Amino acid sequence: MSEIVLELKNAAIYQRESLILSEVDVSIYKGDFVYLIGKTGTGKSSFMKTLYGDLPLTEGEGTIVDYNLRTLKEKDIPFLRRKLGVVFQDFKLLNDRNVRDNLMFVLKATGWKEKQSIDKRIDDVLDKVGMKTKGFKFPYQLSGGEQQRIAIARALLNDPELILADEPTGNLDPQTSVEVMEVLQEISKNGNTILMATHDYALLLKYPSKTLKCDGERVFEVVQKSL
Ligand SMILES: Nc1ncnc2c1ncn2[C@@H]1O[C@H](COP(=O)(O)OP(=O)(O)OP(=O)(O)O)[C@@H](O)[C@H]1O
Repeated sequence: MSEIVLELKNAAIYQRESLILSEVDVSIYKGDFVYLIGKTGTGKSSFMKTLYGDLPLTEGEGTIVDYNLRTLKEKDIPFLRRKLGVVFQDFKLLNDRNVRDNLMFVLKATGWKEKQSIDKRIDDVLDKVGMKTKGFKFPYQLSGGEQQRIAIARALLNDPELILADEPTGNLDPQTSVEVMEVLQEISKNGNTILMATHDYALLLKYPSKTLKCDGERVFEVVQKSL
């Protein structure tokens, strides 16, 4: 049996006192590529935020990469996030520094010290996303798709046990979305575990995989034909 990286049992997801999702039972195993779909406002982002510690889990059980979400303390969150790679719709790159410095900033903040290992790690992740020659560029000199590749490279820096991608193609045109998706597929083939929230049904059809749907305050697995 494959190793479990995320497990929620009878969990409820809240935004302050508003119940967003209840009776959530989800298991994700090492190497899985899982979609999280659902109409706007059904709770995909709230679900993701609970997983990376931005919203507290106050009901039910939840473990993610060996952290218990019910007992997660403020001081644990940076350590949890080191084991996760989080990718957002709006990239969240630092505009005042080039690509390499964006990546170096994260490595230094997570304890990397030796220049040679830092340079090698940056080369490796840029290579994985097909951006090896763009390290000197500033984020605003890159297209949306290129910025998202850099954001994916940044998520890979600390070899995460799980990548959480919240609408990673939400700001991209269809062709660029496919290109970014190819990068995620490649990373998945190399053994990374990915949970991706999206409402881009064209991508689901092109790259079918296990799919969870948020609807009517519940999360359930759906098969492709009933999407
Ligand atoms: N900070 C907040 N405070 C209170 N309620 C919120 C907050 N953020 C979102 N909500 C509510 O939680 C519900 C779920 O929102 P959420 O952003 O998780 O949905 P979503 O499925 O990710 O939507 P989208 O596809 O538009 O991003 C919505 O009803 C929203 O109004």
